[in-house]
Amino acid sequence: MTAPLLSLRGISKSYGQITANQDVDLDVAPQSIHAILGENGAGKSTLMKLVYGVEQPDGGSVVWDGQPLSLASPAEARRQGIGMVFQHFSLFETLTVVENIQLVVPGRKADLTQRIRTLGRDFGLEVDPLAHVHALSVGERQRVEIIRCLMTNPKLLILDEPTSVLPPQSVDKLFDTLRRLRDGGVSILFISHKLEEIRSICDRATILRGGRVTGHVDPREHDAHDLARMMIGRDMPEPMPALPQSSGEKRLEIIGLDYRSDDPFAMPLSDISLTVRAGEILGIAGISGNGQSELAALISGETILPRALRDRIFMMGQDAGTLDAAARRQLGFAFVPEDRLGRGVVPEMSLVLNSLLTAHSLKLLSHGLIDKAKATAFTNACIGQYDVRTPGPDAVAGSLSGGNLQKFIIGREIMLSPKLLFVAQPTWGVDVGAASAIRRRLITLRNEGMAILVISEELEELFELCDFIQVLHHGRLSLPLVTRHTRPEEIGRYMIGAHTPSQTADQKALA
Ligand SMILES: Nc1ncnc2c1ncn2[C@@H]1O[C@H](COP(=O)(O)OP(=O)(O)OP(=O)(O)O)[C@@H](O)[C@H]1O
Repeated sequence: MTAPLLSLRGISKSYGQITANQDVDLDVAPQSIHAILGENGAGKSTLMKLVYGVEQPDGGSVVWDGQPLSLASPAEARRQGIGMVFQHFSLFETLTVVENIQLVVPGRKADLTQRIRTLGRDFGLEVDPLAHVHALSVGERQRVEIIRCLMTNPKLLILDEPTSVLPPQSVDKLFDTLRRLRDGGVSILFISHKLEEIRSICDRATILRGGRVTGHVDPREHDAHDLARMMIGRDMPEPMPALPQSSGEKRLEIIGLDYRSDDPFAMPLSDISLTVRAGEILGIAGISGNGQSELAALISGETILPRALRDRIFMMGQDAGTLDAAARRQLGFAFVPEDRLGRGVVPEMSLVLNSLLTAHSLKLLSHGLIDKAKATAFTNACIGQYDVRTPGPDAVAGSLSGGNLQKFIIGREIMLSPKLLFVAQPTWGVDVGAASAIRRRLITLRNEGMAILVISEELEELFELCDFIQVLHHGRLSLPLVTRHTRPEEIGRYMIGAHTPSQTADQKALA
C-alpha cells in the first residue's frame, strides 16, 4: 500500500466534559476521495477543524506527507497544502469573483483572472472572474470557493457537506469536478449525510459514532442501509405512510402577493399565491436565493406588509400580513427558521431559556417570572422526545452540534401544538436516523390535522413529505403540482427555470 498522505493516530479533543473525538485513527491515501460519516454530534466537524488547524487536539499525533505536523492556524494549514470549503460561504457579495480571490491569493488582477479561467476549464469550474458575487447562483459561488482553495495548490481539500446547498443538476457537475481533482493528484475529505452520494463518489469511508471510529470501509461494497446501520447502530425505520385526507379548512392563504423589499440584493416576489389546508403538507422547492428567505420572512412576520398591502396573507382565516410575528403566533402559527443559530436560538443562552423564547405561552412564566421547574420540564421533554444529544437542559445552545440544535428547535415548535407549522429546511445537517424521525413526525402531525408548509432544497425530502409541491424560481411560484403525479425531473426543470409558467398545469385543481 502507498504511504498515506495524512495519518491521524489517537487523536482526542474535548470541550469541557464533552468528548468530541476520542482516540481517532484515520489514514487518507493520496489521490482518494474519503468520506467521513456519522450521526449528528459524532465529531465530524471537530475532526476536520483539527486537520485544518482551526482547533488543536488534546492528544494524539498527525503525520502529513511523511512528516509530523502540528498546526496552529488555518493559514498554516493552507501553507502546508490543506484547504477547506465550509458549508457557509465566506465571499463578499459586492465584490467580483477575482476581487474576492485577490483578498486571499496574492497576484495581479489580470494574472489571477487568467488563472481562474484556466482552472475553470481544467476542472469544470466555469465561472466569470469579472462577475459580481451577488449575481452568482449558489453552485457558482461554491465553484469560486473551490477555485480559491485550488489556487493555493492544496494536496488535500476538505469539503463540509458540499452538496447540501446544491440542486441535483449541480451535484453531478460537482462530482465530475471532484473526480478530475482526484485524478489530478488531490485527495478529498468529504463530509456528507447522503449515503447514496458517498457510495457513488468515495473510495473510502471512515465512520464515527460518539466521537470514536467505528469502522473504515469501502462504501461501494455496502448499501445505504448497511452504512446507516454502522452509523446509528440500528436499522432505519420505514417511512410513515400519509393517510388520505379530505380537504380541511384553509390555515394559510397567500393571494397574488407582489413584494419588493428595500434591500437591493433581495429577490423581488411576484404574484405569489399558495394555500395550505388542515391535514396537508405543501412543499416549496427551489434553489436557495430564488426568493425563499424573502417569502419565509413575509410568512413568519419578520417582514410586515404595509397597510396598503392588506388582504394578501391570511392565517387561520384572518388577515395576518400586517401583524407582527408574536401576533401571528397567537393565531396558532409556529415557525422553524432556516438560520438556526441566527434566528432559531440565541447561541449564548441555555436550552431552557431558548425554550422560553417561543414556548412562554405554555404558562412557563408566572407573574412575569420564569417558572424554572416548568421550563426545565418542557426542555427535558423536548430533549427526550426529539433525541437531542446534549449534557442537559442547562447546556448553552451554541455548544450543540448543528443537527442536534435543529432537532431541539423543531421539537420546541411542534410541542406548541400549532394549527399551522412552517419549517424551512427541516433536516438540513440532520443525520439519516434523525431526519427520518423528523419526517415521520411531520407526517403524523399532518395525519392528525395540522397544516404544514415546508421549504426545502432536497427533492427527495419533498417527495417523501408533501401532498403538493410548488417551485420557487426567480421570485415566482409555480402552480401547485400533486406530488404523486409528478416526477422529480419535472420539478428539477422548474427549479432551473426550464419550464415557462404557461406550461404549468394546475394539477391541484384536478386532484
Ligand atoms: N465549541 C464547542 N463547545 C462545546 N461543545 C462542542 C463544541 N464544538 C462541538 N462540541 C460538541 O462536540 C460534539 C461533536 O460535535 P461536532 O460538531 O464535531 O459533530 P458533527 O459530527 O459534526 O455533527 P453534525 O452532523 O450535527 O454537524 C457534540 O457533542 C458537540 O455538542
